[in-house]
Amino acid sequence: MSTLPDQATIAATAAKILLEIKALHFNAETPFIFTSGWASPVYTDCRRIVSFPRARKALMDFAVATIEREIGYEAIDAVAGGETAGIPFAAWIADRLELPMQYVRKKPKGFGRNAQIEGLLTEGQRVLLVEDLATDGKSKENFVTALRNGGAQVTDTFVIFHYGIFPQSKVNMDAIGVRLHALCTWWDVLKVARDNRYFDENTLSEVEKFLNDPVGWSSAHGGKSSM
Ligand SMILES: O=P(O)(O)OC[C@H]1O[C@H](OP(=O)(O)OP(=O)(O)O)[C@H](O)[C@@H]1O
Ligand SMILES: O=C(O)c1cc(=O)[nH]c(=O)[nH]1
Repeated sequence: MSTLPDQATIAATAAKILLEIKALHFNAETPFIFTSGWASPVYTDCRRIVSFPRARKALMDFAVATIEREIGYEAIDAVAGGETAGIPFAAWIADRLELPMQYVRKKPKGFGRNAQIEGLLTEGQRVLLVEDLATDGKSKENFVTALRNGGAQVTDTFVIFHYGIFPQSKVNMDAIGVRLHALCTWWDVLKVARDNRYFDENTLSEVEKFLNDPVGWSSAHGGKSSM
């Protein structure tokens, strides 16, 4: 019998932890603008996790359980972190899985070795890309391409948080032939926040409007309006 916590428990607990450490921000008045151009009333700051050792330990234990369940025990040879926010999580996961680690720059350094991948990457290595989060997943393409150009086989990427609302994220992942694995989504957060009355109902309803129609909400609030 498996000793791994089931995925529903992981999702609810991870959402609760992220709320508790205030990694989840809500602001419908002044929307956040994402790297990809979407406007949003919510923002997830996974970078805060590094400063909370107990939260960090629980989330990294969940990460390993998810990776072992969804990808396998002997299916990965190395773990690569995406610059910037992915790097600390890749380090902790590589340590737990007793695997080598690399990190991938957003672009080549520009001088010296001009490296985009730091650390040792060997030809044919099966590399898991680790990142903090995915919105529509578009920025994963750059990291995956760099790893593949360096000789890696990349079939999976793990993130702590997946927005879980942009239909394009599946399309983007399929286009680069990568499966996305995550601990929780905004839907898990909404449920936990409502059940535990973390925020007033007005805030939660506005968030729900965005979750149900992120493209329409973005377009009406000064962000990108199409994929
Ligand atoms: O759904 P996606 O298109 O993959 O986008 C999400 C990525 O964008 C942000 O990184 P960003 O490059 O802004 O910052 P960082 O240097 O802090 O990682 C965020 O931290 C995610 O890693
Ligand atoms: O896409 C982004 O830029 C982004 C969204 C988000 O919720 N959190 C973050 O750190 N970046």
